[in-house]
Amino acid sequence: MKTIGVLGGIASGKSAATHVLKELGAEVFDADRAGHRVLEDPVAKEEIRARFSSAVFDSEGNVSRPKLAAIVFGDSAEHKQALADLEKISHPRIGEELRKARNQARERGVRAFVVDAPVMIKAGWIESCDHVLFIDASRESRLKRALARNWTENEFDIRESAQEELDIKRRYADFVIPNDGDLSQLRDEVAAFWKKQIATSSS
Ligand SMILES: CC(C)(COP(=O)(O)OP(=O)(O)OC[C@H]1O[C@@H](n2cnc3c(N)ncnc32)[C@H](O)[C@@H]1O)[C@@H](O)C(=O)NCCC(=O)NCCS
Ligand SMILES: Nc1ncnc2c1ncn2[C@@H]1O[C@H](COP(=O)(O)OP(=O)(O)OP(=O)(O)O)[C@@H](O)[C@H]1O
Repeated sequence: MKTIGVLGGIASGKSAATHVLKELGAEVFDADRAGHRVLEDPVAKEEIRARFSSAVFDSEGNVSRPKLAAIVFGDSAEHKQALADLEKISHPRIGEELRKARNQARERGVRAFVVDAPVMIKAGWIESCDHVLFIDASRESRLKRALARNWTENEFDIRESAQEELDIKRRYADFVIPNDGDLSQLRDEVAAFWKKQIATSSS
């Protein structure tokens, strides 16, 4: 089984490329979703309350993702420290889920396992990838797609600055998948990668 990491800037088309890999037969681990599940774990919730206070909880006792996002995403030293502290709570748990999902996929004879995790470099999960795809879209295309998802330009810039520089992500990649065209072009690019590296691989 090959493990494939998918990297790229905000709204570059990582999820869209991952969707194509899934159609081709890959199993996908969505780290954002795993991160959301962590926020429902009772022990993690208590650690979050101890660090961030009850102010990041809603009236039903659930972690409010928008409230937490406002505290951890930003340029100031306080924001950066808050994000690092949240990651100390979340990343080991997400990493554990990732390992379990990958082992189960291997046991089931899955051909390719995709790690969809924008933060996989700083979390260290990239080390387990056999291939890393970089989804390459211009800032203009990415901002347009983010605005269409009702983000503001400011939100886009703040989230982007919380991640590794695009050049760093690109350096980890062994395949660059252009995505300034339409979705059918993206599908062709991903299918070409699959044909070359996955479909013919014996392991
Ligand atoms: C701060 C939280 C509550 C905000 O939740 P929200 O629903 O608004 O955003 P969501 O989780 O869907 O993330 C959206 C995007 O934000 C970016 N992002 C999320 N976490 C991080 C992070 N730790 N570092 C940099 N960017 C991040 C990613 O591009 C991600 O795709 C949530 O992102 C979180 O708990 N993050 C910490 C855990 C984590 O690192 N998750 C990402 C795993 S890849
Ligand atoms: N080539 C394309 N043509 C048109 N729309 C696209 C294309 N690629 C992606 N999109 C759209 O742009 C939006 C962002 O794409 P996607 O969610 O795949 O990006 P992402 O990199 O996973 O985003 P994030 O960084 O927020 O996780 C989605 O609505 C998606 O359908």
